[in-house]
Amino acid sequence: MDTVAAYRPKVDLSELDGRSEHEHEGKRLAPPDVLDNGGAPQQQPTVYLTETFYISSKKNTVFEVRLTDKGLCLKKQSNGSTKEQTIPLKDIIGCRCLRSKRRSRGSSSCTCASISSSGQLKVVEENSGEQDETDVSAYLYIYAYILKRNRRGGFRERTTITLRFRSFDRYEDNNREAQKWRAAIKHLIAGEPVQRLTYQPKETRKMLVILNPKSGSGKAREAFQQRVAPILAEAEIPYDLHITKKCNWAREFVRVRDVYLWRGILVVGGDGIFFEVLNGLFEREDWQTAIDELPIGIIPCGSGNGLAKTVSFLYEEPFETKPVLASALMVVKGRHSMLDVVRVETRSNIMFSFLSVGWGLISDIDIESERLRAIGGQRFTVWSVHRLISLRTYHGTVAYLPALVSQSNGGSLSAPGYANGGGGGIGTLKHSVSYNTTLNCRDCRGGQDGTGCGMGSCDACDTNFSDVLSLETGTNLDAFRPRIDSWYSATSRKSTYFSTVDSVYESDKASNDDDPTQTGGPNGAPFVQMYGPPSRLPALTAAIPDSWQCITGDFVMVHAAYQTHLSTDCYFAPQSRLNDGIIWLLIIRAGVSRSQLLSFLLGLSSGTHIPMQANEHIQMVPVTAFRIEPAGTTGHMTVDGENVECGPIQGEVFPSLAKVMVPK
Ligand SMILES: Nc1ncnc2c1ncn2[C@@H]1O[C@H](COP(=O)(O)OP(=O)(O)OP(=O)(O)O)[C@@H](O)[C@H]1O
Repeated sequence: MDTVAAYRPKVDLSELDGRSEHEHEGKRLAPPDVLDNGGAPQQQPTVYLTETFYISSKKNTVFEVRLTDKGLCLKKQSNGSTKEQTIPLKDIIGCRCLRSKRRSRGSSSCTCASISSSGQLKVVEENSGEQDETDVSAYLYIYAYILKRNRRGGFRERTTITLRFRSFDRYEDNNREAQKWRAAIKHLIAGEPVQRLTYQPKETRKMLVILNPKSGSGKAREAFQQRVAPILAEAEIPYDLHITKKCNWAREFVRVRDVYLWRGILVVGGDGIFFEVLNGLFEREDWQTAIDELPIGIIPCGSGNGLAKTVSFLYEEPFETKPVLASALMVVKGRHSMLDVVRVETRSNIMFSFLSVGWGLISDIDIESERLRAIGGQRFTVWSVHRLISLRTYHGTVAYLPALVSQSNGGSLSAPGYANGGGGGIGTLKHSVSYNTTLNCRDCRGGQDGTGCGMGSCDACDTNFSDVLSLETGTNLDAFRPRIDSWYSATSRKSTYFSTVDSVYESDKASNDDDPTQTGGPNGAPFVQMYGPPSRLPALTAAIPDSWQCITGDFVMVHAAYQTHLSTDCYFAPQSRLNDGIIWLLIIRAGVSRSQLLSFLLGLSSGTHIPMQANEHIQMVPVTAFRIEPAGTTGHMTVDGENVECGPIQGEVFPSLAKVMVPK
């Protein structure tokens, strides 16, 4: 028989109760505000909650679990030895409380399961199914992606920590304890003060997800469904998913919709679809409000993925092995960075660019290798070799306004400030198809169709307990059977996730009302005006100002970049930062030898492409504005990797104009 009273937590949780005693491992602790005020010696972490948990299968093992401002500290005491590990707050993305449900035959509500004290299979889920009145425990699931460093940079491992609260003999009391922990964890990972007993998110709007099914090798839908949706669910970020139907669909969508219904825009695809969304926002009369209120995130499913790689590189997030996971974890943090945007003008167009403007070699490779799209990112390498053999040069004029780079901060500069235009109202479309991602139980992503849970003992799931760390309060006599010896060795699960993609996609296809391109200008043609900040440069047709540097001659390429990476493998502008106000202008003039070009191309992946010695043929210049005037119309010009007309083009940087989602 459980002697619950004997196993009541030995630690008073009164910092959240409003009571005064604070105890940890038999010692009195100062309340958090005293610790905050520097009263604690040696920078002790602030302890918000602490509790003792037992492992049913190991009689002599006890865990002291502490929630501090550093993270979740697990101190394992077993047979006289002590082992301690802290899961950093920055690695925790969410948590939720669940209650045990009895599993009935033929039930479609299978979610995640554990073995109870009586040895029966019990299913833990949030919303559906018959409640198991015999189990009064409350379960807290904590989802963490722990950073493991290795020689190649590192990777993140998924870990679920399950805390089972069972000190009290009523579920409501146990749940109250679990909810305290949940609230405290949620506040801490949101960077908010831990004050309340319950957690209400400040942001209740959904995320707008725009997915390009044609990006890269065409696997964006699967990537989102299998690797992004589960993470959004763990972080409890609801979303509306919209699948693009054709080129420019995303651009028009964000131009005409009431985008303020959403907390931000998450683009699933390549840099091209990010470009569409950014430019769609600048086509709104209220562009300034929209660009200010809506951070844009990217899940890299394209073939280049320059922006996603840049963000992960600058924030030192492991990217190479699992780029989709890395970026998904970045967007759930709810943080953003300001992003420089370059206003680009051609003879017939104005656009806003976040990545690069190119003319010549690299643009030729980018566009001409499109025919090899099926082989993914390899297409760039293959075509580089081809173009090196058949080298072309182009005649024209390149002019630029040099930037004043400050040495003290590694590259920021004093850039001109620009006045921004006004806001205003916008029209909305009538029809929207959207799905909420609310899950019955995050651990069973197949919960809706009964296909699996991922909690190891679920029949429908092929994962095992090595994925989780499960701890419980109260007695340690029961047969709750986690494999505790594999503490933090969690790996990605193979659970089948429920899909909203098909239904949304089908609904979109079925409804013309949902196609923003169906509305617009006369005769069905969309009438589009580009807003955004006005240019401060002379007109494209006007003479180049005397204060600019000007070169006329033959060029192999000219490429202006404002991200570190133009693609995953192209570390183009190592000194660049997201919001430094600098355009890095690379100029390669005719006369460069093939061996110099070869070492330039080979050095692109490591950022060693710019010769150490001054070179008359290859130079990289920090600028705030540039103009390229090709003499002819042959060759390719690109803006953010997309082909534009080959002709005069100029760009100017607007520092910190937009917002991009980042991990911290
Ligand atoms: N449903 C669609 N069908 C066809 N093309 C589309 C569709 N949706 C978007 N597009 C276009 O596909 C182009 C490429 O998309 P995206 O940038 O996502 O992938 P990518 O080109 O493979 O990646 P990257 O730009 O990183 O190289 C975009 O310019 C966009 O206009």
